[in-house]
Amino acid sequence: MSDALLLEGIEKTYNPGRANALRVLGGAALRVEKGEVVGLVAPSGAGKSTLLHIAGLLETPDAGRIRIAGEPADGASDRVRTRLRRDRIGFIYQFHHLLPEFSALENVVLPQLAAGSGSGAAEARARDLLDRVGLSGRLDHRPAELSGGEQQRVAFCRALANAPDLLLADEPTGNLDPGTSDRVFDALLALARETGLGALIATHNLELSRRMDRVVRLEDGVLVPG
Ligand SMILES: Nc1ncnc2c1ncn2[C@@H]1O[C@H](COP(=O)(O)OP(=O)(O)OP(=O)(O)O)[C@@H](O)[C@H]1O
Repeated sequence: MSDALLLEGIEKTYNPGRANALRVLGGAALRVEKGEVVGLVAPSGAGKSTLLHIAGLLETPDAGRIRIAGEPADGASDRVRTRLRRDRIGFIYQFHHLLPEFSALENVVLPQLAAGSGSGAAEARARDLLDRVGLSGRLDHRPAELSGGEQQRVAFCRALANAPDLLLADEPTGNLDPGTSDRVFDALLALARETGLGALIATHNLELSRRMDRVVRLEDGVLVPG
C-alpha cells in the first residue's frame, strides 16, 4: 500500500550563493501513511510553511524526493504537478480564501464540479462534510455572513471536497474554541479512518497535537520525532 506522502532528503536554501543565504531544510524526511494524522511542530521561522509548500508541490526543493500517494512528484512536469495538486492534495491555509460571492455550500460544491463530479453527488458530499463540522445551519451563508471559525470550517470541508489522499494544513483549528476544535478534529480523524486520508497538520496547539497519531518536530532543517 502506498503512503499518502513520502519526503526524502529535502533541501531548501533561500538566496543560495549570496551573503544572505538561508538554509531552511537540510535533508528533511517524512512518511505519512494512509489513514495517519501527523502533527508538525516548529518554532516560528523554522521552515514549517516552506515544508508544507514543498509537500503540496507549490514550491520546488533544491534536492530530494517527493511522492504523493505513491506517485513521484519531484522532477515531474507542471501538468503532472497540477493534476496531483488538484486530485490528490487538499490544502487548508491560515487565510481561507473562500469565494466571497458564493455560499458555504457552493464553496464546497464548486471544486468538485471543477474536478468532474456530477452536481447531485457533489452537493450530497458537501452537505455531509458541512454537517460533520456542525454547519448544516449555515449552508446558504456567504463567507462575509460567517464567523471566522465558521469560515475556517468551510475551508476544511472545501479542502476535503475532492476526497484527497493527502491533507496539508496550517493551524486548521486556530480560530476555534476548544469544543469546536475537537469536533473538527473528530471529523478529520473519522475521515482518515474511513477513507485512508493521510494528513500533515502544523499546529502549536498542544491539546490537539496529543490527539494526533504522531508528532514530528522541525529542528535545524530536519524532522525529528516530536
Ligand atoms: N522567499 C523567501 N526568501 C528568503 N527567505 C525566506 C523566503 N521565505 C521564507 N524565508 C525565510 O525562511 C525561514 C522559514 O520560513 P517559513 O515561512 O517556512 O517559516 P515558518 O516555520 O512557517 O514560520 P511561521 O511559523 O512564523 O509562519 C524564515 O526565516 C523566513 O524568513
